[in-house]
Amino acid sequence: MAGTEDLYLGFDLSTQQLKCAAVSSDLKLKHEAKVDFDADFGKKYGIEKGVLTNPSEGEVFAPTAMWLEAVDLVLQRMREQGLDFGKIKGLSGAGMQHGTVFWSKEAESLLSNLDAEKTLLEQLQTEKTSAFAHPHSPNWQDASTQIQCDKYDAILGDPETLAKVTGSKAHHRFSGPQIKRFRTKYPEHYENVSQISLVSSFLASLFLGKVAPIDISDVTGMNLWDINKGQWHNTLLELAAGSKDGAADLKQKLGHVPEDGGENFGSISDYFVKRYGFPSDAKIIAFTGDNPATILALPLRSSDAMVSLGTSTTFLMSTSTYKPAGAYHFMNHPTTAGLYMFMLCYKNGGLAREQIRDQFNTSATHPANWDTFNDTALSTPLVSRKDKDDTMRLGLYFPRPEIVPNVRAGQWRYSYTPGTGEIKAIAADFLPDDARNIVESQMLSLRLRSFPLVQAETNTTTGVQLPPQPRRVYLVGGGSANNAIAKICGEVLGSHDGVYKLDIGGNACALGSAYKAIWGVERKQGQTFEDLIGSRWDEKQFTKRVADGYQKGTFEAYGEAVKGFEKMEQIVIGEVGEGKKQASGGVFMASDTDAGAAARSKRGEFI
Ligand SMILES: Nc1ncnc2c1ncn2[C@@H]1O[C@H](COP(=O)(O)OP(=O)(O)O)[C@@H](O)[C@H]1O
Ligand SMILES: O=C(CO)[C@@H](O)[C@H](O)COP(=O)(O)O
Repeated sequence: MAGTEDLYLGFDLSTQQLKCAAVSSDLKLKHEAKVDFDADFGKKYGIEKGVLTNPSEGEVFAPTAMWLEAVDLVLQRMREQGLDFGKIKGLSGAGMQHGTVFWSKEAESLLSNLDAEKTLLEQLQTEKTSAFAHPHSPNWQDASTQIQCDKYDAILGDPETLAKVTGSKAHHRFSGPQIKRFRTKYPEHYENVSQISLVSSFLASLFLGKVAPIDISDVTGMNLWDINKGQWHNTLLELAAGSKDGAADLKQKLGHVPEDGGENFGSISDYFVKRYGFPSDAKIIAFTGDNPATILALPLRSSDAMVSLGTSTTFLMSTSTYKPAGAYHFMNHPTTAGLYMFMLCYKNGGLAREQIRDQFNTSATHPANWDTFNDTALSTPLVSRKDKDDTMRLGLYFPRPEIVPNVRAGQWRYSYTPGTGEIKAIAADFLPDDARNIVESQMLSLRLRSFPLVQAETNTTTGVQLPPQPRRVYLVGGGSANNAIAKICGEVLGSHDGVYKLDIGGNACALGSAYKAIWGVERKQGQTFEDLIGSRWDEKQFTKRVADGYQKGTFEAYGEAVKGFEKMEQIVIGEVGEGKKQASGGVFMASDTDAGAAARSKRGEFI
């Protein structure tokens, strides 16, 4: 291990915040700070929940200038926390996935000549000059590219083939469809693009002082990379670029992707040395996507699952099995060749839960209080069934168009009778039961879709054979602070060893990034991430058991609910799914009688 004084920085540029964590070589968290986009810059940039929206076209995007300001501000806050920048040996980071940043022809020269007396914003985006060919980065919540997605799904024959080749079928937020739309909507801006970064490589570029390569894991969230061959896919590039010549040009703009997730891109830019006191040889290790970085926050076993309760809800596993399909994603593992990250991603995670929470909070003084939501969720019986002969109350809660399943915004409630399989639409009005039902709905969807990846296990203490489920579920992200959600998660998903959270679960992604930096700088020839981090990992100290997992009877009852849930989804998909009316994604269903939601929709707050 390197000197105990050595420190590593990890960043997490996600939807609503930029977070930073400083970690020692022995994996201990020393300092952390964050910039909250709404609280710090909401008025200046007009953003809400970190983004801007154009509901008429289903667009969601974020101003890149705001992220520049956030970088200087988070470093200033780390200094206020007592961080001695002189001890930093290396940095890595993560960006929300799929979003692109379009650099202008001036970018390289501006990035490499930064004056430490001025801020990044004062130099990279001014009235006179800009490092960006376009001021916004399309956000992963965008739903404007159905037409482009249809072309992507068709180009290799069918969506399944696209999934086999790239790890995913076409998705609205993926960079290929996004670049295709951007090129035709803003031809003049596209003309001025010199290079294209993902959010992760954009952040790395600032620290490096030149445009950094795209990362080997994050590149598999673009619908442009042949995951089996490990190279850009010419036909998919051509579809985005519009012609063969355009494809060659686009390939150049996207650049070379190094195979090694621990690649050292070089030393930190002089700007940060002079302005903050970083050592001039502090190393920049490849930055990756926020979900890939999250699975690096612990030595995850193939039988474990992580559930990230951020703005999005994601379900993550590390696996050597490559089984792509339309509903989920396979991505290259961020550090280890031959492994993949399995991911389910939901747009309607944290914000959808907040929308239900807000129905309980009439007091203007405590708008963000979860107490009533939690108490109600825990006192409501499973799927609102007081008696075993009652029907189950199931719902879908989508303030924004959803990814899985691909349906437009809306809310639906159904009653399901397990014995007969009968399913009936019921009033979609808000009831206090929704506190429990929304969490159940999100977890039932995870259970339904993660089934192919989980194994039947034998309980090591009792020797009893258990139905397929994860060994452990680790909760991370902002929502991991909520023990009521953790409890329901364990009841629905199981996990025979229980539900855990990381000691700093809300900051797991930045932590995983910092661990990646440690591995990139300190690894011996051929030493894997799992080996290095595993040898320093202290499971007891770094994790905490927060809820029971598998409970006989409860898990089986939710097994019945999964069947009803699947039927409900099929009905809703038949009515409004697979892109139907996605372009006008801001419209709530007529059956959405929730007055608050309808009012928000009118104000264009959700699309
Ligand atoms: N106590 C809590 N209970 C439930 N959800 C919470 C709680 N605290 C924070 N959250 C949720 O966490 C979300 C932010 O999570 P975070 O992982 O920081 O977001 P991101 O990385 O997407 O910017 C918020 O939208 C909020 O709904
Ligand atoms: O689109 C995805 C993953 O495919 C999202 O998970 C984004 O990566 C944003 O994550 P958070 O801001 O919720 O962490």
